[in-house]
Amino acid sequence: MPEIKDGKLDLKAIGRKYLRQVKRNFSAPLLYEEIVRSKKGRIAHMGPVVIRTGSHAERPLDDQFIVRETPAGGIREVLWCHKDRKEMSWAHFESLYSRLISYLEDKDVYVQRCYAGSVPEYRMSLRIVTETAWHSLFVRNFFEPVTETGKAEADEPDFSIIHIPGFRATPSVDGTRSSAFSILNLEQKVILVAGTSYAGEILRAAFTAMNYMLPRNAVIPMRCSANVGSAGDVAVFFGRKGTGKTTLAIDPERSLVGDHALGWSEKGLFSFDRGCYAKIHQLSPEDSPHIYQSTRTFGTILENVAIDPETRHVDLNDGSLTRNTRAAFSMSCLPNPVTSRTCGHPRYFFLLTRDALGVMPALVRLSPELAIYYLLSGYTSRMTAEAKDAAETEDMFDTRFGVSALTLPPDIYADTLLEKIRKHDIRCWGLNTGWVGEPCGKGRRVGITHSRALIRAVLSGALADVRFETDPVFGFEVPEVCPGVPDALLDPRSVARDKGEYEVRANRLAAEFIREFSRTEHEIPEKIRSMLSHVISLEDSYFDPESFGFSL
Ligand SMILES: Nc1ncnc2c1ncn2[C@@H]1O[C@H](COP(=O)(O)OP(=O)(O)O)[C@@H](O)[C@H]1O
Ligand SMILES: C=C(OP(=O)(O)O)C(=O)O
Repeated sequence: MPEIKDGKLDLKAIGRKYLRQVKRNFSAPLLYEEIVRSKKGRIAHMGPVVIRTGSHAERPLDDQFIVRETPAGGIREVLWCHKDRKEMSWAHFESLYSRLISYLEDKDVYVQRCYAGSVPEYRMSLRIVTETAWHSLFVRNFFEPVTETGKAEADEPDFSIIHIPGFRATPSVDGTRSSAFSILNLEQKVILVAGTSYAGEILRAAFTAMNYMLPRNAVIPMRCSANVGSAGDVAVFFGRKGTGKTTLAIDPERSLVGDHALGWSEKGLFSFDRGCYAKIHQLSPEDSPHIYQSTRTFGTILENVAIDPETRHVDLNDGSLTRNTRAAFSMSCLPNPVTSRTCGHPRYFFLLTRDALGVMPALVRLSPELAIYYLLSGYTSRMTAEAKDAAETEDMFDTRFGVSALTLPPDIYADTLLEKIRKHDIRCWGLNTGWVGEPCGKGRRVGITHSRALIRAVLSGALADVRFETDPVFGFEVPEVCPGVPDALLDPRSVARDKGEYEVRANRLAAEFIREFSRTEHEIPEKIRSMLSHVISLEDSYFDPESFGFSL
């Protein structure tokens, strides 16, 4: 039976009774020593630490649970819950938790007391318990330590995250779908993550907790990155994993406000964390100089990167363990971050997608309504297997780019965001960082320099006098030219070698958008639904993608 005090799991009692040693608030050098001593990582040339995540090199998508009903009554509040998150019974939670405590018996754990949220008004105190030192370093890179004397020990945190990768669930007994899981127990303000070493799960847990704790209607949580130029112009980059949020927001000519998740209040934006989590497979020092520098910096964690056992040089081109190799570092590694991690209201929204079908132009202009439509659709392509060709990718849709499990329901989210876009006159753009014209495997991915040039053209006003053409199917407006970018990137039809085949691909994608929208439209308020339901227009006969008889 979990030990409970004042309605929360009594982690202090657990620490006293069962654990060997609790290593509290260790600094980066101390954690380095622990990582090396425990043989969980190697120090690489110039100071980063290289670690392995084992079988989970990215987030397990299907293993998110929420416990609503507890013996004390549970959380009755009506919450919108993302489709990926399933209910777990109290009985299953209790049994898993008890076994987790037994697993930890006589083991050391690391605890960081820290804050999520860069403004005192909205920040939340966290207790993050990890089994390994490198995850504790990860936490340190992402969250501000509680430094007020005595506070870390004295106060109960707002939320606890317990991350024990070595513990594994038994699906037939625990009601999970695999040995890995993340369970959110709202009443006890705790998230248990186990069975996976992928550190991104800690970020997701903290983001979920923030989404729940933030005052609804006062702050809108956004899964995005943001940067600001010298004139105070704020750009926000939304997108699913791997679409380029980090790469494009860490721009040598602009200052990063946040890489991962931000809140939008009446005063402007603030970042939830202070870290960056960049994908670094085949990273080039020319395209991403600051991220590259982080891979040669003390404190950075390099996940699943190849390292020479003798010279300790790393090879960023080696994707043999995973293509999702990552660098996790603190924003303070960058030469020009916004140290307060706050800024004013956004001026630009960029909705990123990595379209492997090659249908979307590299840049399109979106009306506020279209921006909401694309945000709610959350389209991107997922690379499966080695992704050497389009047959190894899949189209993905995820409401609000999978913002979080517990947040404003999509209808309120869409409504609030639309109101804010209009109020602050935000210019919205779609950016395809994937393939244009020819699909993945047949064409080349849009270069980072070209994506940057497109963003610069928007930010500098260079497109003000350019002619735009409205796409007949997708409704967005496409610039005819853009300085520093080949015209072909704006005109996929011109790139496609087989025009007829391109139209089939385009219609297939449009049909998928429509199908996805109709699947979730009951969640969208009538006024937005009627505005959006005809955004993408296809002949009725095109509606069923399978009827195209087209396979990649
Ligand atoms: N045109 C492009 N824009 C952005 N990233 C690109 C582009 N082409 C290739 N990439 C690569 O795609 C990956 C994007 O990863 P990242 O920026 O970490 O995405 P996110 O933050 O959205 O998860 C990086 O490995 C980057 O080098
Ligand atoms: C950390 C993640 O997201 P992103 O790549 O968008 O930062 C993730 O999805 O695991």
